[in-house]
Amino acid sequence: MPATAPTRLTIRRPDDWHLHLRDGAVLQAVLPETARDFARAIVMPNLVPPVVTGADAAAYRDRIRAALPPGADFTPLMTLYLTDDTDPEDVARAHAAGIATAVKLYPAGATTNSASGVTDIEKVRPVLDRMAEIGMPLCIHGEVTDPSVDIFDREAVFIDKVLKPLRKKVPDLRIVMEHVTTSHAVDYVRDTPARLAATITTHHLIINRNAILAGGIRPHYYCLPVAKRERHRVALVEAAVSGDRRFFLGTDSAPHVDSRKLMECGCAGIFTATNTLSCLAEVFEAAGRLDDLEAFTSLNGPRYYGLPPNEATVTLVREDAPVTYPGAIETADGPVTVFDPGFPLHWRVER
Ligand SMILES: NC(=O)N[C@@H](CC(=O)O)C(=O)O
Ligand SMILES: [Zn+2]
Ligand SMILES: [Zn+2]
Repeated sequence: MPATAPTRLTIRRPDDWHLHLRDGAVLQAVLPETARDFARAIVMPNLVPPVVTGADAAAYRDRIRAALPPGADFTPLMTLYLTDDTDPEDVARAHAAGIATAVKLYPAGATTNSASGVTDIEKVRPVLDRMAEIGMPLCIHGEVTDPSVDIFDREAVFIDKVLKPLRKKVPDLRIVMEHVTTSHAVDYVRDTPARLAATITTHHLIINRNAILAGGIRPHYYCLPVAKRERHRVALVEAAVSGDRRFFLGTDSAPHVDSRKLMECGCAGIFTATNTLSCLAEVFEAAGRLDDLEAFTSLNGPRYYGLPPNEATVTLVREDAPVTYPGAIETADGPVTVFDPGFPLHWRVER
């Protein structure tokens, strides 16, 4: 480190634009990990059964509020799980009432708890048209589910086969491509003039596919979309640090208890809520772009969602001794392993 390198960084309090909080015992245990560092989060609806209606979202929001630690400054922004049977008027009512911020599209079978997802875009066309009318964003898990498509190609194929046609059919629809993992997605978002944005996770800025497979199989690095080649990771870092308003943080922190990860057919999902800000500061510092961290974590997301940025701030402090954090969060259902970036973290969030 050169002597002039910054050792303190104060930014507006971040938001997480893609988060899994689950329910019950896991919600209780993981919520404080996010509420500590984030003011708001777009909460994913893929519970079992999923959060489909406005009434489901209001009830889930109330369970999240009830699980918050006393004095926490955290607002859950709810999403509705789009199904073939979703009622456009229910969606519009939930949006107008401030209960639902966005709708989530999971292609049926694409990822964890997506069995009730959309089987054919045409079936949900009336919902999408209504959303375009009222300016409600659609968050998309952008992978095709066709078993004949290689898992490493599923995002790129989704862009060509589903997203491009969808944007032609409903050009006014605001779309967030969630957890982008490829240079194809980055280029597609960059080349699109309006209404399209993308979230990028913490872990996809840090790991490539070698982390999952080289030297032994590492289930804690398995998530969907699966991490890709190094050149894709580099493209994601370039997008994140660029300051481009269309890219913002969605951690996709996705807790699964270890017993569900370390099994013959382990779940997809990486839990990063605990150390995300330290990880991100490290990534932005390594890119020589610490000054652009705030845009990625705290400015670009609210701008896209039409919300004011947070007034409160957080300060990150760089220390010589590595920051310590728990290796796992204990829940009543068992431990949830915390993401290991594979290098020591030196940026601590000042409390
Ligand atoms: N990202 C994941 O690997 N898993 C998420 C689902 C998702 O976001 O696709 C989960 O709910 O566990
Ligand atoms: Zn997803
Ligand atoms: Zn997710």
